[in-house]
Amino acid sequence: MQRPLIMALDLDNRTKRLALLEQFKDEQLFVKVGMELFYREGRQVIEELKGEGHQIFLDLKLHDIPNTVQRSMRELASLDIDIVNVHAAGGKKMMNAAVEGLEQGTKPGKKRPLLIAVTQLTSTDEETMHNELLIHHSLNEVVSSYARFAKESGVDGVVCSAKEVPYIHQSCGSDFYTVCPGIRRPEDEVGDQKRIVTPGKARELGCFGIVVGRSITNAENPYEVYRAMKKDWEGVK
Ligand SMILES: O=C(O)c1cc(=O)[nH]c(=O)n1[C@@H]1O[C@H](COP(=O)(O)O)[C@@H](O)[C@H]1O
Repeated sequence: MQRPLIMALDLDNRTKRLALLEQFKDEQLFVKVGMELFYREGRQVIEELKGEGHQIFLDLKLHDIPNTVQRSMRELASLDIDIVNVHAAGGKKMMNAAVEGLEQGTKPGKKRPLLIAVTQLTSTDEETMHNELLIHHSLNEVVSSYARFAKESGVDGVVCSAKEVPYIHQSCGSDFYTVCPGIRRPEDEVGDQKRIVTPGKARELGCFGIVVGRSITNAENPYEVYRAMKKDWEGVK
């Protein structure tokens, strides 16, 4: 898998999704289907996007008891998806159950989807983590420890801010996947994100992949912004 720029299709209706993708006609994209889209369109949207040749990160952030996560992952594995995720906060047993579910649900001869674990949401800053989640370590420590727990559970990588990638490489090695949302150019609206980084800086920090939503999808010309961010991500002048 090449180091992808994953476009988050966080759009509130099918017409908008089709209109957006229409602008990317000949591009083979890596798209992210989140809760908003999956809850509305279900399995069909995955089949449609695959049919159009796109790679898919299904972002449902499972976080439940191990048995439920295992059985749910078994179901999700029957979809033609490339990446799926859980919350690392569910613990090692839950993450391991997720891996088992995916393995059980992957059809013979098919590749099991990669599983990545969300460490701390990029909309959380250290102050919120201390005061509202009552986790009293540094953000870098929490993220790199959760990444290590994920690796020990058989998970393939993590979702984190690009800022934490060097710490994760230290705790888990540089071949452990790091997928990084919270990507913004200096001119972009930050919105609810707290730990933000530009695409170029994310590359320098060693992220495996980046996730970009509103900077592209809310732009007047999404394709132009996508191309510009991709160039920055790939270090093309
Ligand atoms: O798992 C994710 O994809 C995710 C984890 C995280 O910590 N932060 C985060 O923003 N995301 C997702 O990444 C996307 C970021 O969107 P924008 O902030 O619009 O670029 C959204 O679809 C989020 O659901």
